[in-house]
Amino acid sequence: MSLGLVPLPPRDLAWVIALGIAQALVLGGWIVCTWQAVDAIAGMQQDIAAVYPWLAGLLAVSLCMGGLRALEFRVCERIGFDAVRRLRMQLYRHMVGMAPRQIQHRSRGSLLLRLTGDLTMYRTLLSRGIARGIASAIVLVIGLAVVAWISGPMAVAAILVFGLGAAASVSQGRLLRRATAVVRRRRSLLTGNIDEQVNTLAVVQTFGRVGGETSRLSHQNDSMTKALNREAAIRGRMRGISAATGWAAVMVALAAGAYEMSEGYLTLAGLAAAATCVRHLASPARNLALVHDYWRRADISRRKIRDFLNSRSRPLDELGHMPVRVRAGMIQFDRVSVKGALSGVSGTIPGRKRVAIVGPSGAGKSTLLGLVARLVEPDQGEVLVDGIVLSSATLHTSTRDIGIVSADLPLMRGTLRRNLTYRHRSASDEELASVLTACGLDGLVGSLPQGLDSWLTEGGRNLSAGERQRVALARAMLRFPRILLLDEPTTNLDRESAAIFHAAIDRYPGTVLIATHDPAEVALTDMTWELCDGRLVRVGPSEDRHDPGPLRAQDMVGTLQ
Ligand SMILES: Nc1ncnc2c1ncn2[C@@H]1O[C@H](COP(=O)(O)OP(=O)(O)OP(=O)(O)O)[C@@H](O)[C@H]1O
Repeated sequence: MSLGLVPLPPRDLAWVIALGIAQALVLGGWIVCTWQAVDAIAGMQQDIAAVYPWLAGLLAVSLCMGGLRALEFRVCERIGFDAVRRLRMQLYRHMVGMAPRQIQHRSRGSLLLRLTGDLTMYRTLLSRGIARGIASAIVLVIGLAVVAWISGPMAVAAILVFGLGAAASVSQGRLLRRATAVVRRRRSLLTGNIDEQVNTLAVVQTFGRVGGETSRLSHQNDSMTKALNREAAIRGRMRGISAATGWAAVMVALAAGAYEMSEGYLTLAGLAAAATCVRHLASPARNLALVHDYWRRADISRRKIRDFLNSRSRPLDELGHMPVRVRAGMIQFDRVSVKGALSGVSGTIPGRKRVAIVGPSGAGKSTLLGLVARLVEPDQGEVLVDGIVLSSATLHTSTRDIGIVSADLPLMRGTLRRNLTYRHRSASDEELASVLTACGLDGLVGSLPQGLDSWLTEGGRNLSAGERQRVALARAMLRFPRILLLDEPTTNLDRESAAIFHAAIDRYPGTVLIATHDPAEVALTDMTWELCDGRLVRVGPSEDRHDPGPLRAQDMVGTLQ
């Protein structure tokens, strides 16, 4: 059975059905005990002791019903948790396959909502709506059949009232859907704003916008509360309708039963048994009415989750896609276009060459590097590495031999070692030491009290900009990938650190692409590609190229695998 986004395992479905049947059986026991107890009370002059066993039976049935309700709650909640656990991983796998630039187009608030609030909403629908609804429907159908067996008119009266209650509840559905949509929008705005404030607190403070931002957040907060209250009012109304329905059903059934009694078709015991049964059915009837409430509230969440899962994403290891092992490191661009950034770029970068990518701001330099690292997917054309079309390569392997440094790739929360070895978890201390030296990081690591085990906060914000940049360079250069992509790598470096880094690049044994505005970096390269307005306008030898001399083993510890 499908629950809209994930299938309900047959075992769980069997559990829910069994719980529904068990509750219906216990309800049957209640009817029998009530019937007999009332009969015994009616004839009490003869023997009062005859009442007690039935009262004891009612007590036992009540305890069983309590136990079954507790079990039902636990099982239904577990079903929701399990389904959402699977769905969360599905969403996550989809997200990690998306091109980072594609993610940047989405608001952070709505993205976070998808993985948190939307899933909670969907879980509630599964647990309290669908799973509990199935059990309740079974109890309701069997219970009403028993009432009909005792007294047809009482069953018809109860069905009528329950039906009217359900219709009234459904009539609120459209309002609830609209109110829920408003709550979602407001929540997404608020979450996105808070997330942005956390990340840009320095901007807010230094630009003197604390007051303005506070009043913006306060306004969003108030709007959110207003929307929540509006939604709560409608949900309250729906709950009121279902509570009133439960009581009204008993009253109307009693009236029908009383009429039947007056006609001599029903005994007092039968009336009492059927009336208390109808009373018991109020709870499953209410649960069924709430399915609609949960369904409506989760409607948008389900649609948004489905849309997200249907959006473009690259499977991490798709069958039929080939792995890429970079050898010479030759890169070809075949009529590559990226909307708003590049237009029909074609050209070949031979393996083991250093190429400067130059051009004015916004010319498409970072996008070109992003294509090779698969941070961006081409809208048209293909990028090939050593003859393999990247879009038909598994994502996992196509980036293994490609190192990149870019402002779009921040450091992560964790130790310095974790950051440096993020790609190569098994890197040895020697490999680490060689890359630290190449990036001028020996001094920094030596000065930190815990060395490589020092803790970095999100984005490495507890380091200076230059230190961060050097750690990012070392992270990209660990084990010297055959293709190294550098997007303005020395922007934040002092002259000395830049010189150390330039020396490492000068003798780098793989293909290097440097997007740069710095003539000193252009001078390190063999060729220059010049971009302008997303077009490749010039390819030629780099000016002022100097000869770095032969590569000595001690210059570069660690070899290409
Ligand atoms: N994350 C993004 N999402 C959408 N479009 C983007 C994104 N980043 C860049 N662009 C678009 O692509 C165009 C090229 O940007 P790109 O960053 O590649 O230029 P660049 O040459 O590296 O510029 P700079 O020298 O300023 O870094 C920009 O004009 C911009 O409109």
